[in-house]
Amino acid sequence: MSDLSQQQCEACSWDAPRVTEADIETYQREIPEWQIVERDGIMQLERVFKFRNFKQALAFTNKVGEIAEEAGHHPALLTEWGKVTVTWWSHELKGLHKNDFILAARTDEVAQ
Ligand SMILES: C[C@H](O)[C@H](O)[C@H]1CNC2=NC(N)=NC(=O)C2=N1
Repeated sequence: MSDLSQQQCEACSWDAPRVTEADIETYQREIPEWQIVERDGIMQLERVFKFRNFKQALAFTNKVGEIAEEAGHHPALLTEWGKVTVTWWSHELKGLHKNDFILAARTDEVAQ
């Protein structure tokens, strides 16, 4: 279980601190399978999870939904036959917050 996944999410508002380059370097060591992508100028964390079929992909999707609801912080989820694309970013911040890295680490745990 990673340190990152055990940390508490903070209340995130439009003026919360974005992660720095140094933060990203540190956090990414714990979630090496996640890519940082930029869409419409917004930095996001993304990973594709593979499954044997749609039923397993959907079950995983629901588990991620549960951790999102518990944290009050939600990803974009694309659920397809055999794969789920999970994308985390902070909407109000229009960028990446530490919460996104914490929840990406928790997402890895529910995939196991
Ligand atoms: C009102 C509600 O709590 C807010 O809209 C929350 C919901 N979930 C959220 N999820 C993410 N990823 N970013 C947010 O800014 C966000 N805000």
